[in-house]
Amino acid sequence: MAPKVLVSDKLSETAVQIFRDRGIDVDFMPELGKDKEKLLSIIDQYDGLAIRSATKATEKVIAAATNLKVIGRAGIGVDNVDIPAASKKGIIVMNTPFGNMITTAEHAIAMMFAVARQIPEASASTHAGKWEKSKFMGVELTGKTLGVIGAGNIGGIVCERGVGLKMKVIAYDPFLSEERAEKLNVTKVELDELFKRSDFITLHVPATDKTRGMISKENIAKMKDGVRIINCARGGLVDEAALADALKSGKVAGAAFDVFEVEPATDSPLFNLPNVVVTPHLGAATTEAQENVALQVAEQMSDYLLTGAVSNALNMPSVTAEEAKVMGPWVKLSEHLGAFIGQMTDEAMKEIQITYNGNVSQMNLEALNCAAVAGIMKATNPDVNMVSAQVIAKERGVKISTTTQDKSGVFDGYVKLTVVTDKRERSIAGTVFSDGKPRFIQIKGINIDAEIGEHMLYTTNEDVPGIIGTLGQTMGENGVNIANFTLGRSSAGKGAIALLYVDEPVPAPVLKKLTDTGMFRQVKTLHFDVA
Ligand SMILES: NC(=O)C1=CN([C@@H]2O[C@H](COP(=O)(O)OP(=O)(O)OC[C@H]3O[C@@H](n4cnc5c(N)ncnc54)[C@H](O)[C@@H]3O)[C@@H](O)[C@H]2O)C=CC1
Ligand SMILES: O=C(O)CCC(=O)C(=O)O
Repeated sequence: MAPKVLVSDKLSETAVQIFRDRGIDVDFMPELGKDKEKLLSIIDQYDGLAIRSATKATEKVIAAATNLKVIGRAGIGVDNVDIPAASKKGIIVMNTPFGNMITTAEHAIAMMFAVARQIPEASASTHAGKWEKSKFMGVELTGKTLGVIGAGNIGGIVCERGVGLKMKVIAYDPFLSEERAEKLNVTKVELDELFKRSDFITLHVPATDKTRGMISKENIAKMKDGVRIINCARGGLVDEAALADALKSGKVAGAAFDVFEVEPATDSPLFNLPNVVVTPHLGAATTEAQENVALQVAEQMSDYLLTGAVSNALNMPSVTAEEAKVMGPWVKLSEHLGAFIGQMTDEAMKEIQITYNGNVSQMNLEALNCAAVAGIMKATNPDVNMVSAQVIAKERGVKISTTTQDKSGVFDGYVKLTVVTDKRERSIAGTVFSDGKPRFIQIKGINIDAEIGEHMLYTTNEDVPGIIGTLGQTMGENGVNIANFTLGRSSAGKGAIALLYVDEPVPAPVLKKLTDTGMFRQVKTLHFDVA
């Protein structure tokens, strides 16, 4: 059955067409962004949800979304999506980080011009037939200092445009390297220095615990008299009441805001103050940007739903379609290794160690980690997937560590998974043969070569005669067909293991018969998702 996607915000029709062209069933219901109850009542029908900012993908919506696999945000900010709730439920959240960045940077520049020359008020006055030529005295941008807070994708473009306007551009961003600052032609400064030196301050940071309220009463006091402030990033970065006071006192000469603490903003302390330019979150509102983000989100969501390729996900490493093809067998192997460990381990895990040896260590290890941990966690929670596994493991206090090694031994590459509990360490290693089939090659340090089947039987015993006969005879007498039989031992007369690939699960009475022989230390049926 074709995957089904709901578009619940005003996305360009391009998105709908792309979903259809890719063979995805799509319902275009932009009114649902404002109708929470309706969204809640139908969301369980969909594999994908495509949104802009009106739809709020809250914990409640996510809990009701029993089939949802991906939420695609046609835009950048994902503050309308409960990412931890989505991750825990195994839902990928992706955005389109580049599709509207130029448009938004241009809006910030337009807002800077508008506030420098009081264009909206002058326009309204002229429309009213007043011709107030002397009222609207502006300031030049050339030679002024532009302080950019947050020099990421949008802030970086604003820096370049500012330099192009012959402004002196300074930037504060803890993650801005000296090299990037040099490339952008800007001076990297600390925040207080930016406050002290800037004639215009423009914000381009996400809303986080660190950035919320960063333009506070105290910080406004550190700014140059007559500064102008532009916010086209997120509401809540600026204390609107404090800014309104500073505008009234003349400390701040003007402000231009596209985003507000509460949206849709029907009221704000900034409304109706002179020389405050406001727009209703229009940063991304150009034909070009809306085409870009609609196209990107539809392609990304289709790729994921149809091929498993992941791009621009906020809660999962990216995997290209090409990588998904090459890595497919290794992802499966990692899942199987995890499934073995998960099914064998009854006690609380403290640590998961993953070693990548040889050629596999060059692959996208984040994706393989997700698969291995998902394999482990599925043993106790079948709903876990590659997105949610690490979140759930970490929530349970399990430490995850990875090591890469150069090729050693006979295999071109292998993955080894070790789990540490209070009682013991348990490990298994596997590889992918040239036929693309994953194999187990070592359990508990004992070398084997085991094909992996849906149903398997694992036994441990002392290396004594009669084990193979007992296993074969018991299976035969009880009508369990053996597809493959693998044995291994640490050394003659010491610990030994057997892995049987059987055509159906070994029934409990048969397991009991084996245990009752007293020949086995451990008898365990295993299941692997080989589909
Ligand atoms: N008005 C609108 O319609 C739109 C608004 N946005 C918003 O614009 C903002 C910027 O977006 P992008 O440039 O795409 O994001 P980005 O992730 O490329 O850049 C954000 C930058 O902020 C920096 N940063 C993070 N914490 C910081 C802190 N405490 N102090 C200083 N810098 C800090 C990061 O290091 C990063 O370089 C976001 O809030 C986004 O939601 C994006 C698109 C449209
Ligand atoms: O979709 C929109 O209009 C808002 C864009 C935005 O804020 C974003 O992409 O972060």
